[in-house]
Amino acid sequence: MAAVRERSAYANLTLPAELRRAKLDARDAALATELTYGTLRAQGLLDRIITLASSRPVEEIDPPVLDLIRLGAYQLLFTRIGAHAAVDTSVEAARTAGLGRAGAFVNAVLRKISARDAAAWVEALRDGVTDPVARMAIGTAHPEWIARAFADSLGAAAGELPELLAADDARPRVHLAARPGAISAEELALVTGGREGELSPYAVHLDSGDPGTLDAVREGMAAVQDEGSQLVALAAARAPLDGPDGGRWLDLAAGPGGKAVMLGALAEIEGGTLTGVEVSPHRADLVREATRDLPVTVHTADGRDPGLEPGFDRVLLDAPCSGLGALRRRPEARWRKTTADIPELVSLQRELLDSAMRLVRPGGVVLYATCSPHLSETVSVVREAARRDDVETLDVREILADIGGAVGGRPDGLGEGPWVQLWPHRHGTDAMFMAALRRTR
Ligand SMILES: C[S@@+](CC[C@H](N)C(=O)[O-])C[C@H]1O[C@@H](n2cnc3c(N)ncnc32)[C@H](O)[C@@H]1O
Repeated sequence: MAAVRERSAYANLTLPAELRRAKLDARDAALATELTYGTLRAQGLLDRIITLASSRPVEEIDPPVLDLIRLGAYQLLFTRIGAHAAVDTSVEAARTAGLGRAGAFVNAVLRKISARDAAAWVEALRDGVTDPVARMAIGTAHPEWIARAFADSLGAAAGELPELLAADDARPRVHLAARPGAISAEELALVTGGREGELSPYAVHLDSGDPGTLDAVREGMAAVQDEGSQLVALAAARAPLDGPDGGRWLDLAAGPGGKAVMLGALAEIEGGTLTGVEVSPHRADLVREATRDLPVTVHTADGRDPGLEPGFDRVLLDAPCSGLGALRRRPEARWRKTTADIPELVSLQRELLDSAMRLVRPGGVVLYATCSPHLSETVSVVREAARRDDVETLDVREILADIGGAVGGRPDGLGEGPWVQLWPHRHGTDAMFMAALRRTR
């Protein structure tokens, strides 16, 4: 938690190393994970409760002390850990962390918090709040602006907001992608003890376990990849072109390379090639490493002007975005983003999409995707591009129907088209958005 607070670390990347360093057994590691992720996810809600209970704004509490109070409050309100144990271990932790003088304060605040349960605190915070989305946001520990952005994107289905917010808090299953041409989903399910996914023909779901230890993953036959992301790569590879597919494919924002691996493997099967573009040198290296045995060339360049010869048959633009559609995988992310982040991302998305339209050949397809359902980043960006007179919009629902998952076939709940918004509560995927634009001349 200190690493997340002090150096904006990602909890899901930092915690596994900390757990190994602490040499915790499996049970304690599971508890430490639940406490860390749970506390980070609920942080905004916990802070409002701590403010009420301590009669001071959290900004005035020494940050390491605040970490301990948040952790204690999470245990009191959201776990079955006994109140005495939660309070006493928090006070003890203050002492061992050299914050002994804060022990009395930690003790007093936590005792006050323990006097009510989570539902009673939520009701106290909702006092005087009548707006239903604001009330839901408080109850599910989401920033209000994010709950509102979800409701806007759900549109007529905004009644599903409670399910969506709950799905955002549920621990996501691990999804694996079988590498096309290397192993089938059926074989991968067999060797990993997982289940085939229903939407992507390459997906396998695991209920638990560390995917990094699986032979198939270590040997590069499979990778960890959300099933929604697999569909994005597949839609880019399968969208109907006007004219033959010359096998010249482009991934214009490729780092760290998940979709480039899937696209590169499909290109290889079809005798084509993939060009990857990524602005961050480190992330470009990750793409090179992930695709090293595939017909993929990676350029470290700005996708807005990458200096490439136009004429690509297919361009995937998996645009840099707010990531609001993948909050369930990043416990701390919801409290880190603000509405102020959106406009800058939207301008970048527009410019990258312009560039993609310049680089694709007439008759070729640009697949625009985001791991965010925020309408400014999705429909607004795409509508503007679709207004050009050399662009026709394809129906992504048709493209996905043709892909057909191993088990299911056409996924349900894809909305009115022509674009598709996937949802964790409907599809079990991250909230990926996809639109397919074909250049006409
Ligand atoms: C959503 S991620 C792409 C994820 C990737 N497709 C995958 O499946 O692993 C967007 C990427 O775009 C990169 N990016 C941001 N601005 C860019 C730009 N101007 N040109 C090219 N890449 C950019 C980011 O560094 C980030 O790696």
